[in-house]
Formats: sequence, structure tokens, C-alpha cells
Amino acid sequence: MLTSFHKMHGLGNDFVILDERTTHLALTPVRIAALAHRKRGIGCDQLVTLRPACAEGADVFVRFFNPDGSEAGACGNASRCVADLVFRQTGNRAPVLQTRAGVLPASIAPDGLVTVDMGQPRLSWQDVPLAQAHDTLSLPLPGAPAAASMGNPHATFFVSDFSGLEQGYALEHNPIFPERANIGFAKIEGPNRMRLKVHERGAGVTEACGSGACAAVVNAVRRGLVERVCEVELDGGLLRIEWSAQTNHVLMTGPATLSFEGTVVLADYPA
Ligand SMILES: N[C@H](CCC[C@H](N)C(=O)O)C(=O)O
Repeated sequence: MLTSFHKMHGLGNDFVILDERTTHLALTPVRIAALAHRKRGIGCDQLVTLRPACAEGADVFVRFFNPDGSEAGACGNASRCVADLVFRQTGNRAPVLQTRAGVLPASIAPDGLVTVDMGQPRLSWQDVPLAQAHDTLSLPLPGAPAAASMGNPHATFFVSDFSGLEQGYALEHNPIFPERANIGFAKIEGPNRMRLKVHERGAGVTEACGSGACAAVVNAVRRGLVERVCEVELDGGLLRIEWSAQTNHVLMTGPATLSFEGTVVLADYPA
């Protein structure tokens, strides 16, 4: 039996999107990892599933899975892609996504750029979560990170170069993060600009990380390093992040791209 999928990306952070709104798909962590495999599967940074929404006012319930099969509560780039997909399918320029991180209103501008309201950052160490109430790590690192969650855990290191990126895997698995963490390395380039690279939990270094960009701006504002509107330059391109002083919500704006549509026989993949 053929199952269709959409292959999309946000600044090179790429996704396989499977639609379960009409047909339940037999997805297990093993099968998700097999589908996400770059050589033996379709290949993606995250696999995304769509189900009927149950939250008031939401158009679709979206879940995000890393290539190791683990589930992520938030995924900014994939959220933009799903919003764009809903717009392509319905003509609705203001789709609302239900996710484990909350209900996220989105909007597609005439120029195609997608804005997602990623909600309020969670800033207590318990929200990340951290095993200890402070940010220090047991590894020799470029200073103590700042921790924030957008519905998924992020630790942001503020650096002058990206040599620390090679420690991303060890940091992701550092015991201070009992649920692991996405590890961001941010180089401040001005009051409204930063350069960011992210080692993503369960995925490794990606070309872009939307929730990581949100967390990095929130963490940088908290440390007085940037203003509340900040351009984040990732390997894959630019995101505009605004942490609203009025609403405390974080708005993320950037592109979403449909690469291709395809079909797959799920039963051909290990369950
Ligand atoms: N690429 C995603 C982040 C995936 C987060 C995932 N790696 C996790 O376990 O939290 C983004 O654009 O926000």
C-alpha cells in the first residue's frame, strides 16, 4: 500500500511530512529512524506527522520526530513548512498548528514568508529541564550556557568562534540534561544580529534550527546581548526572531520550501 509524503525544508533543515488525518500509519521509533535514514530511507532531519486537531481553533495536530526516533515537542522550521503546506492545500493564509508545545498561530505573507507564533519561552531551569539549578557543565566549555525551552530543551553558548561545535554530541548527552538538549553556539554580530549553529538533539548539526534560533534570541536578550528583534544567520539562511515585550511570545519568520512529493511503502521498513 502506497503512502504519500511531502518533502519540505526550512533553510535546509529538512522534513518528511506524513499525513495521518485520514489514515492511521503504523509508525514506530524504529520505522521513523529507518524512514529518516539518509541512505536507506527517504532521509530527513525530522519526520513530521499530521493528525486531526482536537484543540479549539487549530487546523492540524503536528508531531515532530528526530532521526533517532525520539519525539521533539517543538520544531520551528517544520512548523513553518506545515503552515505553508496547509496554505497550499486550503488557501488559508492563517493556519493554526496544534503541537505538544501548544497551539501556534501562523501566517503566510504574500511574498511567501511564513511567520509562526512559537509561544512563550520557558525559562526556569526545571523547564529545560536541567539536572541542577545552574547552567555550569562538567565539560571545559566556552562559558556557562543559557537554558530556554520552546517546548523543547535548548542550551545556548555565546562564543567568538564555532570550535566548540565538535563537542555538540557530548554536550547533548551531558548528565546535566536528563532529557538531552539541543546545543546552540551563538556569535553576536550586533544589537540585532547573530550567527548561530546548532547541534540538534537526536539529529546532529543541521543547516538551520528554528526553535534553536528562538531560544538563542531569548537567551541573548536575557543577557543583554541583543535587542528583542534579531536577525539570526544560520548556515542555511536568515530567520527573523522577535520576542515581544507586550505578549512575551516569540515570533519566527522565514521561508518554507516544498522540495517534492512522493510515495513510500511503509511495510518495506522495519517496525
Ligand atoms: N529542527 C527543529 C528543532 C528540532 C528539535 C529536536 N532536535 C529536539 O529534539 O528538540 C527546529 O527547526 O526547531
